[in-house]
Amino acid sequence: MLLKVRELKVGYASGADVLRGVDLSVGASSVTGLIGANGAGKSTLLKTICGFLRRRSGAIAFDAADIGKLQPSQLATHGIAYLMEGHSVFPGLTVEENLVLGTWAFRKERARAKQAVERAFELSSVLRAKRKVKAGLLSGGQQRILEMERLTLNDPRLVILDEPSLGLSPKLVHEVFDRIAQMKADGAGVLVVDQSARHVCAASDHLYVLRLGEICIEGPAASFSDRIDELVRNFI
Ligand SMILES: Nc1ncnc2c1ncn2[C@@H]1O[C@H](COP(=O)(O)OP(=O)(O)OP(=O)(O)O)[C@@H](O)[C@H]1O
Repeated sequence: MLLKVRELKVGYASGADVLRGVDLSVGASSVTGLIGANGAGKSTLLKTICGFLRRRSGAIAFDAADIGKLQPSQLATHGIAYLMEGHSVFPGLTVEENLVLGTWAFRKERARAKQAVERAFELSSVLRAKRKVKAGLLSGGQQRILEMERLTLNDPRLVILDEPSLGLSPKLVHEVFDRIAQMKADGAGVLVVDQSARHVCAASDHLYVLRLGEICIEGPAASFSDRIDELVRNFI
């Protein structure tokens, strides 16, 4: 397994755990979906894996090495990409310039950097059409696509996505999930949290449902596909 979370407990206020012993794994070349009601603790889990919050107890291993003390600034060197909730494009820079910034870690390998940016334009017709446009002028959904492309320019091994399709038009939602499928085809392990349980289930190999800080259901996503409405009704 690429990522293994075991018995993870995390909280904000003293004495109250938001995550109450979470177990979750993500394999390479696969998509793992995490769904749950508002406030279940999904973002808290992702922030803890990525070093923005510290665990109270439990283990987080990436490639069998403990990453419980990881700093967010070390994510890229570990090959972990994290798409947070909200927006992080540089609005005054063009789409192309935003992508070039995503190649910063390997900017001295000029051919590789150029190739990575061109591949992003090949993968996204939306970005291709807006190449010279300032990112701040893109729609919220287009900015999300730009963030996802920028995030994956240096071929991360683990991609962690928090609500990638939030507020997107149906066409862009499809583009986001197609891009997730491409990340898997490229060999990455993907952990995706999204409000759209149906899309997450369809895109995932394995599905987890988080409820009140605990995993209440998990299994192969295919085993949930014909009862996703029931799952949403009962647990989300
Ligand atoms: N910075 C914070 N300080 C205190 N409590 C917080 C903080 N961030 C989140 N919480 C609380 O932790 C719990 C889990 O929040 P979290 O954002 O992880 O849930 P979520 O499942 O991602 O929900 P949503 O789908 O609404 O984003 C909630 O009760 C929330 O109020």
